[in-house]
Amino acid sequence: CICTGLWFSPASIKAQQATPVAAKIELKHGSHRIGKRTDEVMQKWRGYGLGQFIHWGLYAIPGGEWNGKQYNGAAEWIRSWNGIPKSTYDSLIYKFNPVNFNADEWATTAKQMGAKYVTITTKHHDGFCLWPSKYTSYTVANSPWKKDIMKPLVDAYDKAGIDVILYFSVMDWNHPGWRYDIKTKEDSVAFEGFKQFTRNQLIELLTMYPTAKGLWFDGTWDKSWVKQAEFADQLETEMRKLRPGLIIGSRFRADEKGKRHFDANNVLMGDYEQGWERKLPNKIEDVHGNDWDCVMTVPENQWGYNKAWKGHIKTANELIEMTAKSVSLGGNFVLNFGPQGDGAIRKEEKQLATQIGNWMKINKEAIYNCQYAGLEKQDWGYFTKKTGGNKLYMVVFNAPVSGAYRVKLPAKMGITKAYALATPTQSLSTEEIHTNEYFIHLKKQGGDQPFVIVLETKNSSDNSGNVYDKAKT
Ligand SMILES: C[C@@H]1O/C(=N\OC(=O)Nc2ccccc2)[C@@H](O)[C@H](O)[C@@H]1O
Repeated sequence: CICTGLWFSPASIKAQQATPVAAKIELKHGSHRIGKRTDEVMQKWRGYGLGQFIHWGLYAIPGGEWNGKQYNGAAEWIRSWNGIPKSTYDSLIYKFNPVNFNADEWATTAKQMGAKYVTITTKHHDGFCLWPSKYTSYTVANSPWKKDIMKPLVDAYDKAGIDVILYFSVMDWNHPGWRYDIKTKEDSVAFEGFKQFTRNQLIELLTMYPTAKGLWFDGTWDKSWVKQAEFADQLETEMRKLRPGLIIGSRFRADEKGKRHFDANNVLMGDYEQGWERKLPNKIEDVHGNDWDCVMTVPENQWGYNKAWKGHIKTANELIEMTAKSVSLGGNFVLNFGPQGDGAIRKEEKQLATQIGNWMKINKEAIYNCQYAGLEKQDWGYFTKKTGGNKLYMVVFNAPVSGAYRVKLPAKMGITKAYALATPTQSLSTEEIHTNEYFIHLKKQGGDQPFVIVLETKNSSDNSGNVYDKAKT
């Protein structure tokens, strides 16, 4: 502190005080839990590693194009384009007849890829419902298809052992009561009706598809919904009571200060962070100790089917790296599929599912039920760690020309065995180059695929084996 004569200056008095922690703001509708959920349902979610997202609806019929003209935005947003009159788009319901739709084929594609969960659009922003909701006529029931789409999908994925999460867009361009903001008495009356409609549809979904493990909310960023902190909080409570264990992410509701994803005390809303949309965290600090998943498109930004399949299309290796990176930072990776208007999955997506699946068949041990290893990131790739076990996995994307893979372990942790996951009987030589720092030696592998090295570790109580004294700098 700065002393001026015998007296302390006010500045120095302030400087002496520890930096005050921001006083906790009293919130009625903020987060209701600090820290990760520890129940079984969430522990299973945490171990999924890889998931599938399905965006399917009326937007798949135009597929990003209208009257031969390309829409530049995301295909599932084509209704917002001036190139199509809204009423013309809305009448696509009379063209919804997906004769090649086969729920078992979709579930088989996901299974072959190695997905452990799937998030399926029940209703996107256009308001078209893939289930026969009794709260609106804008559903499959009033299309040429007539039948429920959600039931066969939920049953097929359940049968395949893939857990189902239901995507639901609060924003609903088809409902007369939807508002972007509430400015007038009329807005307020209309939106009250819309809120009840939304609550009714959500209770209906949870009742009709009771095996669904969670809800993936979207379309919740507009002021109209952000102002509904109390209603949304009560609705979340009602849904969790109806379906104990239900998983709801940070995108559903805002607190009474209008804060989304993290409340005014910077505490995560919901059960996991849902902000990683088409982007990945780079370091563990970015995820703030929370559960999270990353949802990713194959093209730059197309969730619904787009005929053009334009721009950079991610390769299987890129997507495998995003999966490994997600798991290495304690999250899951969810890859999007946009089935065609006729219900078939496009061949490019099927190819990717096969390529990723072939890699997962050999390397899934490094992805499923794994977590952040707590080790310093190395240039060759990503560490994952088996939850509740003593195995470390090195998922290699950049093999060093030296064939020497650097590994730094915490004190007292030793390596009892090292081997390439694909050839478990061939032990790799491990050289301790400094205290707790090793080279794992593996001569150059052929092929253009990422591969995994396994390190079996044990914690030694004594440190007697060290041959190096700490530098006395
Ligand atoms: C998964 C994607 O989710 C969306 N939007 O996600 C957002 O997070 N949108 C956003 C993000 C930041 C600010 C405002 C909106 C949708 O609009 C899109 O069609 C797709 O379903």
